Amino acid sequence: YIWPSPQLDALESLRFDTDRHQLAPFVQPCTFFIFEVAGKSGRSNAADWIRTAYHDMATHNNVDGTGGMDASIRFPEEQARAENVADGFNNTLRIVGPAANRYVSLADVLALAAITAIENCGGPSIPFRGGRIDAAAPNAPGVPQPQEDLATHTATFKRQGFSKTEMIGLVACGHTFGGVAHAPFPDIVPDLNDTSNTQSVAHFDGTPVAFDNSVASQYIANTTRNPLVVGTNATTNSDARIFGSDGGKVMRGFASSPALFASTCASLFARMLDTVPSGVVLSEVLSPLPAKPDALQLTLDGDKLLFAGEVRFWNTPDSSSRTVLLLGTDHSNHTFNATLVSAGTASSSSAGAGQTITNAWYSFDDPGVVLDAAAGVTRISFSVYENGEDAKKKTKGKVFDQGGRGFAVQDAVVFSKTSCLTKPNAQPVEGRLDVGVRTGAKVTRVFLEEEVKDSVGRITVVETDFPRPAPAAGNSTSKAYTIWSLPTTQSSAKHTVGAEIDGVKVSTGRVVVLTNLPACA
Ligand code: HEM
Repeated sequence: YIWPSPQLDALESLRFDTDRHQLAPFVQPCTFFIFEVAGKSGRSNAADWIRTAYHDMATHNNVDGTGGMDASIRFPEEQARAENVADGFNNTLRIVGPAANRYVSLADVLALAAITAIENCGGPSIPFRGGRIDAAAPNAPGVPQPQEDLATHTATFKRQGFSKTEMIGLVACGHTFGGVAHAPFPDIVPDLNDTSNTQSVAHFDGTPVAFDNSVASQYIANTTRNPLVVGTNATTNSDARIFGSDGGKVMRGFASSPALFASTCASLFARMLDTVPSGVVLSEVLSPLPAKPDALQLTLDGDKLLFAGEVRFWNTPDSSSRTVLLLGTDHSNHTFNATLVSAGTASSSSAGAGQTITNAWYSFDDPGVVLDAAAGVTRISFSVYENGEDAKKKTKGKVFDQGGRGFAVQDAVVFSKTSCLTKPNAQPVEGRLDVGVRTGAKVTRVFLEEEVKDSVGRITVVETDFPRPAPAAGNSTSKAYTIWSLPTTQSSAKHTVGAEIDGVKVSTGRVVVLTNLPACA
């Protein structure tokens, strides 16, 4: 896709900048279980997240198009059902829920959490599409339970869109993680009285926090201790019925080939996560952008514009002999450039199979590139010079410009440094937000944005309009920009500034923290 695209940019970040965002740290190490000491409870965040994604999807009905990955698992009504017994769903939502925002639905977060867990814990890289929509109400029940018979399970998976062979695969792929706990399933697992497994979890295979084919190889070798295969109560041995339903053919294939297991699971997991209610249109499969601007900020400072931000170069190790130039174009088609500073590297586990990718970050944020406000900036690109290439001669550098388009920068509506606190000592503080609106730009509205949850927990944006300044008010600090001001008070909500430019709504994306502003003169 072409940058900028606020939704795809946000999804791409959560998908690929795994070290910089909220999900991966909770599955590093894979034994991590936030509610107890890692490695002692028998449980893991990773297993909870994968089971949560399946149970959210498992309500899907491919005949009437209802259910699927839509975060309906967040409704207490769904969690109260016998088919959703145990606290894993609530645990998952508590950890990963805060990663949702106006661009990334909770359903997308649940899908990404499962992917992050699988990829980080030895699993294959899984194709990810974004754009899931959070349900407005609970779905019809439909998650399989261990006491149901094979015909019921086959019909349930068919309703979810999976054949009998795919059912065997998907259950094996899911049950390479975690196990069955005593508290929710006392009839399947006894109290194990084990201080290194305080929740008495009988694991599906010998490697419960790693993606591998041992769920299949131990089953085929008859050494499995999977409680849904060799449990003392035959009625609840659903994995035994499912794995044996084709005479063991699929499981034999998995047992003899870790690669087949990994590739089959990658495509089944992707299909599971892409199972959405009819009418929901998912994006293309996201790939990492080779160069991606991030957190761009323009600040009006009198007749100057301070331009700050960062850029990420995908799959690029650190190097002290690299020069990175920002190349910019202004409104008169003049160009400018600035040398960027290395902001270090970060790794991404999205390569799968326990591998990580190193990304190099470069910043231009202190004080930022100083531009003449009237000239402004319309687009940027980047030029990278490795070992000995001469940036000054502008030769040989590798250019990142999205196939000649450049990266478009919006300078029609920018934060103004004149923003200040009118009552710094009040509780809560009161301030005045000033925004510069570029002369000649077709700006019809400027508004403060606040992300709030609606009555069923979906994130929406509430907009508060800045009053349009009177033309003769004389409140313009420069010819290039006119100041629009909004008195506001600090609230706990995250505020950003948005505008309608040329009939299109855009957000500056910049988070305004009132308490960081200086007192008004
Ligand atoms: C007939 C189908 C299935 C049945 C009857 C079934 C049953 C169960 C049961 C009883 C548990 C124990 C839960 C607990 O103790 O909290 C469990 C755990 C789990 N299931 Fe399934 N399952 C099925 C299919 C799947 C599928 C398709 C996936 C994912 C693709 C999956 C992923 C998991 C995971 C990751 C756990 C471990 C949870 C943990 O340790 O916290 N299951 N399953």
